[in-house]
Amino acid sequence: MTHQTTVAILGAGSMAEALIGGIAKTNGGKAPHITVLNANNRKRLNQLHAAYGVHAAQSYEEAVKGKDVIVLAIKPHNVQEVADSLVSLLDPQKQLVISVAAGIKLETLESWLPADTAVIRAMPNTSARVLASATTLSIGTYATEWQLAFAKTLFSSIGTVTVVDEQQMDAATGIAGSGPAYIYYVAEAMLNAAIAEGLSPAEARALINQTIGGAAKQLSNSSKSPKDLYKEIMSPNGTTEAAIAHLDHSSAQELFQQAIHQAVKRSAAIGASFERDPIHKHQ
Ligand SMILES: NC(=O)C1=CN([C@@H]2O[C@H](COP(=O)(O)OP(=O)(O)OC[C@H]3O[C@@H](n4cnc5c(N)ncnc54)[C@H](OP(=O)(O)O)[C@@H]3O)[C@@H](O)[C@H]2O)C=CC1
Ligand SMILES: O=C(O)[C@@H]1CCC=N1
Repeated sequence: MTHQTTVAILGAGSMAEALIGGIAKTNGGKAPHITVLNANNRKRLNQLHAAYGVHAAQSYEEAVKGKDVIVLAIKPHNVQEVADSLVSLLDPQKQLVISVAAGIKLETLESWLPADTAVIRAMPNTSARVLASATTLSIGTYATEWQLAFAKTLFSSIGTVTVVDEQQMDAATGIAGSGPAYIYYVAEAMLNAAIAEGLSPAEARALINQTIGGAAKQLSNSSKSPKDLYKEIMSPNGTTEAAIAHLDHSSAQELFQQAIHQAVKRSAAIGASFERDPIHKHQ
């Protein structure tokens, strides 16, 4: 019998559920090999148990003991306190820690965890829930190629995986970690516009879903640039030209690029604010 890799997820919020939901989908809807723990919200753990068959732990010890992989799916400002709680529980010879926390660097994570702990940094997105995450991974000092291969397999079950140098993680976070939000933001603008122009919310939602899904498919299937693709829709003096002219006049593209730059900068700033403190390094 082959050993089913056991996974503890610390944190039970949006990202944890996206991961659990995606992994469960690849396993007949249930993920009994996943144990989940949060801080206070027991009701939330019970919901996840009911929905996906995950085991809801009562303590860090119960959550992480004997697990092959521990995923930190908590906010960046909670990572150090959780790492502190794990120090006496982790076995660096056997266990891999994967952090999905935005910004927090591998070196910082390694300094908070027991010496020689294998750490991998991951940046998935909430499209994991529909097996369509665009995840980036960076490998820490002590993680083995085998552990990286395992992380690739884990995140491949919920979408695509790209291994990047850690220096590229802030950019990947601004583009792909936050990325779905930009599309939902545009969808919201389209929805509000559609309703203002007289469509019913249900009609509008259906049209917008199909339009965004179709455009995403075209982007994936075509070798044409995004510009070529929108130019194809623009008849001279037509409707699309009228809309794009208005967007260009308002520098909407520049605004979008600046917005993404803000996300990338924020990821770097989060990382810098938790920069490794040598006094706290565990030996
Ligand atoms: N949301 C996203 O799209 C993405 C998020 N990320 C990263 O994932 C991480 C989680 O984000 P997200 O899921 O959105 O956050 P949420 O706020 O939705 O969830 C945070 C979770 O952490 C739990 N928690 C807080 N403190 C502790 C603790 N000491 N021990 C155990 N659990 C704790 C909370 O429990 P309780 O409710 O009981 O307080 C809650 O379940 C962040 O670091 C973020 O940067 C990465 C990629 C995309
Ligand atoms: O907004 C955030 O901080 C998280 C990280 C990437 C996506 N959401």
